[in-house]
Amino acid sequence: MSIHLNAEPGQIAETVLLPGDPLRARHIAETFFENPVQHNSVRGMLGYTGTYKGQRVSVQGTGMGIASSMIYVSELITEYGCQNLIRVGTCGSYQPDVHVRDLILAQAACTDSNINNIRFGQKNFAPIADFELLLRAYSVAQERGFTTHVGNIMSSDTFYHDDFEQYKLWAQYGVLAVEMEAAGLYTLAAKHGVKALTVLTVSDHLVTREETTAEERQLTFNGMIEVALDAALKV
Ligand SMILES: O=P(O)(O)O[C@H]1O[C@H](CO)[C@@H](O)[C@H]1O
Ligand SMILES: O=c1cc[nH]c(=O)[nH]1
Repeated sequence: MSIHLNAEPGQIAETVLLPGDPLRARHIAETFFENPVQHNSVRGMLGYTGTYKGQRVSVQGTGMGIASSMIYVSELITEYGCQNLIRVGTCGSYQPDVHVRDLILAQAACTDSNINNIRFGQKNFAPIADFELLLRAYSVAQERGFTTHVGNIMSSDTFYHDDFEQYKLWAQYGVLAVEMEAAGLYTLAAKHGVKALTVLTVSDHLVTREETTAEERQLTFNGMIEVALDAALKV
């Protein structure tokens, strides 16, 4: 048991999928895992462990934002020995040619969060994905024919910005989309020497203002789950 997870020691697998939404965690376990067992109930942040194609795997909701997700990621690594952490989340596209329902593999994550200023002072740390996981995920996505973009994303502390147009600066520098957790995940993975990747589905579009429903975000973005699980199978 850790402060925010009531799983027993050894109950969580080395490979963990990390959706922000705990109900997406339940959906993943019920849809993709063989014999899923719920390992966490603390704060309703659902987590499950089962097998996928015979290999032990877990899924753990993290909540929204770097602050919440880093609590779960820290405890998964330091208290449960997790080694492969794959975020499966939604994002808002910054680019006209990155469409709603496309997949993004986050090679790196910019952030407007202060987390790394606290760690590194005025020097900038570049949070990046594990190359092997990234390569495997890309190859699975290509095999399945998913429209997939690989590149830089923004992990923002803010969902509702006062200045909606602020995204355009990042878009100009090639940043593909915005979400709220990857930079924290990649930083902690680097600190602890474990593997991390973020696989995203575009749920809405800042340029076209197209959106998907909450139900679709919770239940139907299965392509990214397949990519994450099959990429992890091979590590
Ligand atoms: O769909 P999830 O994984 O929650 O990810 C995205 O959705 C939430 C905002 O609606 C943030 O957590 C953001 O990162
Ligand atoms: O953080 C997020 C997630 C989805 N869409 C957004 O615009 N931002």
